[in-house]
Amino acid sequence: MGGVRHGASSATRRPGPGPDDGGGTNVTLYRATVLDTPGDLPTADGLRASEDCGLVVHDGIITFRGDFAGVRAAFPDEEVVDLRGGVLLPGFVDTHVHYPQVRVVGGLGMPLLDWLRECALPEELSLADPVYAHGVARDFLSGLVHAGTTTALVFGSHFADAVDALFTEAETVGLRITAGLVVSDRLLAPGLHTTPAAALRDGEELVARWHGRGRLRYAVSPRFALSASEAMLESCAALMDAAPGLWFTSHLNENVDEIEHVNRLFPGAADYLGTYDAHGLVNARSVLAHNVHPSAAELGVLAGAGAAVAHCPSSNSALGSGLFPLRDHLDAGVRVALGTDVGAGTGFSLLKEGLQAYFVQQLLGPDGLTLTPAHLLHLATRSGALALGLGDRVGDLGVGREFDAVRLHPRPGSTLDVALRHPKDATDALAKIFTLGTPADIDVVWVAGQVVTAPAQLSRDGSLSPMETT
Ligand SMILES: O=c1[nH]c(=O)c2nc[nH]c2[nH]1
Ligand SMILES: [Zn+2]
Repeated sequence: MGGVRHGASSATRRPGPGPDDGGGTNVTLYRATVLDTPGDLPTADGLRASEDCGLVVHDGIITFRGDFAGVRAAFPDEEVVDLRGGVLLPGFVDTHVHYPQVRVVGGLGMPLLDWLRECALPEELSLADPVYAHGVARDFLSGLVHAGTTTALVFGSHFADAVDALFTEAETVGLRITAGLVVSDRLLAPGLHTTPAAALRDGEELVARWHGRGRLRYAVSPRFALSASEAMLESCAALMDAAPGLWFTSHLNENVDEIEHVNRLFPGAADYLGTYDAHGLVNARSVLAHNVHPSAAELGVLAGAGAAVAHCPSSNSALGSGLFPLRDHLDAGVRVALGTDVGAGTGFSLLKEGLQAYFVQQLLGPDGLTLTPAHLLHLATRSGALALGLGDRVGDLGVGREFDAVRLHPRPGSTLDVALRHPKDATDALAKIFTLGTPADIDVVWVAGQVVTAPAQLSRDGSLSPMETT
């Protein structure tokens, strides 16, 4: 990365522990090439690049950041973890991903409603078996960890025991997970339906068990207006009052047939967003997935409410849902972040989503917003952190943030390795990372300063597979 520009040139003392602190605390000095995008909005030139950066991490929090030589001089005795030879990025944030669909990635060739019927829903029924659900939860978390995703807003399962399985496994792995019971009372497979009363009761129990426990939070999650009656949406509104700080997530304006169907089912609603808004479900803790076909009025309501949209470009492309009008969202003041939407999406990589977001904007021609590498990194990290209300904790690698990070270290001789040895500058290096990077290039993932590892696989009966126990 010889061409990467330097960022801050000297260590700056900030509140918090200093170099002469006594024992009993955990201080590590990381030496790395660091790329991040600390601004509040995705912008063309928002990249902060520090080629030889020193980051002091004290009990999981970044307390100093600066040129390595300066930081080393201030911290002569701390252990140095030398990460040179790779690139350090903030941990990725996935704002829309379905846990029960990890095993059905790759169902190509169908539009949304066919894909749900043929691919997603049959598999989601299998999670009625808690043993099966634990296996799926481990596969799912493994997918996130391998892709470098440290924070995710997860669409859960229709079965409360399966949501318990997800939270239980997520707590063990240590990722930042917001998730909930998915509820529906019509038009899916009957085995996935519940009643508004049962949805409220099960939701309240899950909230009591998991919301605010460590890095876990609860999201009220009606699947989409198509499969939720007014009474079900009202029960979701009631559940929002079960505890402070609950999140809301659902789908919105993904597919033109779906939208027509929703309009017929809710003749009194102004539009698709109005089906949720009428129940008070659209606010600054709401994340709506897709919104490929919004009206100007809907964008205005989303912006006014401070709600965020999870843009899932691989899913939109795979299902042929349409080309996401990013410029319209940003011009209206709507917050946008990225989601992989596994399993309609094509995998867990936020690098791939960034590249696909770029492609989609290019395909929009004059209506598209040409995305720079800085845009892509922001959308994959800081935008997501802000959308999930975690912007004061994660999303960049500045002083005061928790050390959620990924190290990219491509295999020697791979095209990305070659590319990163010959970048023009940091922006060029980042472009190459989004163009060529895959989960195979991510070799270490940290959350709050701790290395996280993928869970071992479970066999069908819930025991650890022999390979993993040896
Ligand atoms: O992409 C999608 N995946 C889903 O599972 C889903 N459910 C409702 N709407 C959906 N869209
Ligand atoms: Zn989805």
